[in-house]
Amino acid sequence: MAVYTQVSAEALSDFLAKFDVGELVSAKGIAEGVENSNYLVDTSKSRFILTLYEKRVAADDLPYFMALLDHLAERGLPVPPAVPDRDGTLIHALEGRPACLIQFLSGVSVSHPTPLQARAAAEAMGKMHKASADFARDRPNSMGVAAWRPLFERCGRDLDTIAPGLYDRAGKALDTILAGWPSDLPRGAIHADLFPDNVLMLGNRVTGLIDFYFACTDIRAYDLAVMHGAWAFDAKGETFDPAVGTALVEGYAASFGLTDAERAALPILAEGAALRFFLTRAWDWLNTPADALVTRKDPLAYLRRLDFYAANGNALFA
Ligand SMILES: Nc1ncnc2c1ncn2[C@@H]1O[C@H](COP(=O)(O)OP(=O)(O)OP(=O)(O)O)[C@@H](O)[C@H]1O
Ligand SMILES: N[C@@H](CCO)C(=O)O
Repeated sequence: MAVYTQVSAEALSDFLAKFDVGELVSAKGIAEGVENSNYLVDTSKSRFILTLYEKRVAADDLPYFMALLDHLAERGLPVPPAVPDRDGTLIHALEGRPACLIQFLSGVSVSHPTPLQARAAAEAMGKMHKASADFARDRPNSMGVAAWRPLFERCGRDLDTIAPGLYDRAGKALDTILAGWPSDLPRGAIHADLFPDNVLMLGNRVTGLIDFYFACTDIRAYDLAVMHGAWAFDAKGETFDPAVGTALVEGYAASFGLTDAERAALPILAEGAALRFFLTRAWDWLNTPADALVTRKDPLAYLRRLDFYAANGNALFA
C-alpha cells in the first residue's frame, strides 16, 4: 500500500472545487509506491493523480520539483506537471499534508524489462538530461554521496540484525566508494530514482517518467548508474541481465552522449548507487515494523548488486 493519509470524500470535493477540473466522480487509493500517499481521482472532466507528500519529501522542496516538471513538460518530455488551481497555485495542503493534483499519464510500468524497453527508457533519460540542461534551479542531493556515512552511522550495529557481519561489510564498501568517488564529472538536474516502476510504457514506447521526488543536481552519469542497478537485475539482485545492461548504456549514450571519463566512472558510480539504495532500504527495514501496511524492500538485494559491481564493474562497462 501507499496510502498513509486518508482523504475523506468531503475534503476531496472541497479541494477539487478550487480547480477548474469538474466534479468528483471517484477516488481510490493506489497500492504501488512506498513514499507518498497517492489516489487515482476521476472527475466529470478528466483523470488525475492526487499526491499527499509524506515523510521523505520536504514541503520546501516541492517548488523545485514542480518547476522541474513544468520545465520538462514544456520541452515535450512525457512528465506529469501539477495542475494549477484557479489562482495558479500548484502546491496545496490537504488533511494536514502538502498535496498536489497531478496530470494522469497512461501506460504501465514493466516488471521484467526487455532490452528494447530498457533502451527506450535510457533514451528518455538522455532526453530528460538534455531538456534540463538549461534548468536554472539547484537542489543538493539529499540522498547523495555526502549523506551515506551519516545514514550508515544512524543504522549502526543494528545492521547486524539484518545479516551477521553486515555493519563491517557495509562500512568497508562505504570507505572504498567514498575514497574513489569522482568530483569532476558533468552535473545537472537528475531524476535519481528512475526504477522501472517510475517509467510508464506502452509496448516499447515510454509514455511517462514519474516520481521526481528525489530529483536534484548531481553527476549526470550517476543517474544512469542508478538506472543500471534498478533495471538490469532481477528483484533479488541475484541475476544480472547483460543485454539489458548494454541496452541502457548504449541507449543513453546514443541519446545524450557519454564521455570516456563518464564511462570509466560507471563502475564506482554503480557501486555508489547500490550502496545508496542498500542504506535507505536498511534504514527503512530497521525502522518499519514488520507488520506495517507498507511492504519493506529488501536491503540485501542491493548488497548483492554492490558485490556484483565491485567484482565485475570494470569489465562490465569497458
Ligand atoms: N502521473 C501519473 N500518471 C499515472 N499514474 C501515476 C502517476 N503518478 C503516479 N502514478 C501511479 O501511482 C503509483 C505510485 O506513484 P509513485 O511512484 O509516484 O509513488 P511513490 O510513493 O512516490 O513511490 P516510490 O516507491 O516509487 O517512490 C505509480 O506506480 C503509478 O502506478
Ligand atoms: N526506488 C527505491 C524506493 C523509493 O526511493 C527503492 O527501490 O529502494
